[in-house]
Amino acid sequence: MTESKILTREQAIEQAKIWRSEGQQIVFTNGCFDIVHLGHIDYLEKARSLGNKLILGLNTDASVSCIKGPLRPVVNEYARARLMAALAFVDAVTLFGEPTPLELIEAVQPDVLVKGDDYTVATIVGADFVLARGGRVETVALVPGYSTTKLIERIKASY
Ligand SMILES: Nc1ncnc2c1ncn2[C@@H]1O[C@H](COP(=O)(O)OP(=O)(O)OP(=O)(O)O)[C@@H](O)[C@H]1O
Ligand SMILES: O=P(O)(O)O[C@@H]1O[C@H]([C@H](O)CO)[C@@H](O)[C@H](O)[C@@H]1O
Repeated sequence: MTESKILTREQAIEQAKIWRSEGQQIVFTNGCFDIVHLGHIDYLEKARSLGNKLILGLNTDASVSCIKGPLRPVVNEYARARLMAALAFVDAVTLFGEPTPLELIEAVQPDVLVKGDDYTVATIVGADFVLARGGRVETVALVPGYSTTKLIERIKASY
């Protein structure tokens, strides 16, 4: 069951240690992934191709509400986690409730940190930590026209 990819923070830290001991390049990315769309899929698949294992930090519902507003998320954290874990190119999912993934990134110690290029290296939380350890920080080009906000707006306009 892909549900077994959903790890507690302690489990994610332990799994990262195991993968590191095996010489696996660990890629980390994070996000809300509220209503999943083509941009998410494209970017996550490309993120995974930058290393050997992809660990995804997923914002909790409370964290999403802080970032995206009180009407979000539309999809709860368990459902979002299951959807992300079902993706073949996602190797582990772990929830984080902090406003940013910094503590999680410092705990997991990825070799590669990735976000879509709606961010720059300067705005990616954890970039300094990963670079200081000799790791890489990469951005993936957005698929034009896709965002959860746009999807919500289109659905609202249809009813
Ligand atoms: N169109 C896209 N193409 C590629 N990556 C994307 C795209 N939109 C978002 N991402 C990336 O997906 C990750 C999760 O972003 P997020 O969940 O905020 O998606 P979103 O569609 O931007 O949501 P919202 O519209 O609610 O802000 C981020 O790393 C972001 O860079
Ligand atoms: O889905 P989003 O809004 O792209 O995810 C956010 O990314 C922020 C980013 O990592 C800042 O560099 C992060 O701080 C926030 O918690 C969301 O995960």
